[in-house]
Amino acid sequence: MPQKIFSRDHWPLAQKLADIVYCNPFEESRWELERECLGKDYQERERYVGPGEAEELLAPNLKRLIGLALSLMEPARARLAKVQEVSEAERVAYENLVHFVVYHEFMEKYDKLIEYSLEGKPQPGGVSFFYEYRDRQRYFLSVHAATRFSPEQEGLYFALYYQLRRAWLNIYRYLVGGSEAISALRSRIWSSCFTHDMRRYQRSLYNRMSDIVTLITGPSGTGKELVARAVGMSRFVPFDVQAGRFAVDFGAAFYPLNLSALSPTLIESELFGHRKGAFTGALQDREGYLEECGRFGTVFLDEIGETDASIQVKLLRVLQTRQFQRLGDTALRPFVGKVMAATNRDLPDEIAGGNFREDFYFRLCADRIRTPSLKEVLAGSGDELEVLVRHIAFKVAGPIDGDSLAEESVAWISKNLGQAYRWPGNFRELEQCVRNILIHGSYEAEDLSVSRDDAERVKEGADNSLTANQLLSRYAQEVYRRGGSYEETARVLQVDRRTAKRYVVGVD
Ligand SMILES: Nc1ncnc2c1ncn2[C@@H]1O[C@H](COP(=O)(O)OP(=O)(O)OP(=O)(O)O)[C@@H](O)[C@H]1O
Repeated sequence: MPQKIFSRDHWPLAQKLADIVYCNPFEESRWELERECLGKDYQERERYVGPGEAEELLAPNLKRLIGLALSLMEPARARLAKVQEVSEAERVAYENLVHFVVYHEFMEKYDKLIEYSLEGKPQPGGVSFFYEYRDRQRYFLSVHAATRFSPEQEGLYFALYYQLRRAWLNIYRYLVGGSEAISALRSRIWSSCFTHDMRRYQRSLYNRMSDIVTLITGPSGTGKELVARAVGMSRFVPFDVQAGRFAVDFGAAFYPLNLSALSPTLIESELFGHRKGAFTGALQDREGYLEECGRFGTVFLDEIGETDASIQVKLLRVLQTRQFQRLGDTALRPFVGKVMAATNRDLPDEIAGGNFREDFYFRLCADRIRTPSLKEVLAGSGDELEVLVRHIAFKVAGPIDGDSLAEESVAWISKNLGQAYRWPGNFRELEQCVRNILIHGSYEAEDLSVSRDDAERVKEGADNSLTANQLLSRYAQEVYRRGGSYEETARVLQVDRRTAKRYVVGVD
């Protein structure tokens, strides 16, 4: 018969605190739980926007939560040492409190390790704080056979904590903004790393995520590559307890390839590798990304919508069979890593137009992330423009003049572009806008004049007999007349070149 280790007073709080471990930290439910645990001691936090600020804003509540957890754990530990049998519910809650506390106690050490990796330095002398971590965890867990971890479990949780910390930092490091749209994007990235069910993830899924392809879609300049990096660099990497180090350096396990910039042969050579003499210039055998990336690496296929049919077929085969051949070689080699892909094209549209294989598309889209346009990001939040401009201004002008450039830029944008501006180039355009303001004191937003004039022109010619497609076509023709090319039209309309041409030439 199990005996209680938490007192009746402590038990409800212990359960709530333990549940925090499984929350997506970018979801409101996490803050609700914190609020419930801390009651009147909860400090309402500001919306946070970037890595440094996030830590500062979270610290006061986090400190209190850790204190609270420890105040429940110590008496529970003392009881645990005395009881014969403990209930499963209490065992799990106790174990989760241990995770919560130990993870946060070692956070700074993980941060150092992450910093090293991002700077391309090796893990300093192996990862020596593993032993400190293990002793601390054993202090809580080894008092009873039911809670004691095996050496494998000790290594596993050490690696899971590391992954959690990387994911948290990577998501903040790369994505700036406090709007709902950006918060939702962060939450979605977190799910891509851990799924929506952390319990399942830590039980078994951490080892099975390679097979899931992540497809990132969204307009140009909205941070698709940033998202890919955040997911790719936050993958589970096991810790080798014997060797005292992680299996790979996460910072070196991300392999980006822009498919629109390379010829099909080069793409194949980069991805699949080649044998000496496979083509002119193949002077020796070479491993491709699919081989090099290994089990914990990620190959990122940017601009997947631009790939020609032959590459689509080959990639489909790799995803289906998890095997590939080097160029000029017949030996089949296994692919064991993860694939991510991104495009600003509307792939269902491309499929309808015969430019993209449907079977390939369905192999790509098990996990989809859509990056919001800048217009969407700004629409939901009053001060988001300032937040983003400040980030850019500090990057461009540095700490001494960041503030003044941010102020000047926000004032100029508000006065000259206003809220109606579409920002067709999205975040990338905003970056250029701030740079222009730094250099010239102004920014020429070509899109604005084009769209106003064109809208007038389209209206003039339109009568009630036009279909929506004909109206769209007229608009596209006006944009084409001004821009002078299908590329420019495609940019302004935010569609791909082929679609732009279809509208200009006339649909239906
Ligand atoms: N939320 C964001 N926070 C910080 N920087 C951002 C954000 N979104 C975009 N950026 C910046 O905008 C620029 C473009 O981002 P990125 O190259 O990732 O866009 P993309 O969607 O991949 O574009 P494309 O489709 O043209 O390849 C980069 O300088 C990136 O740092």
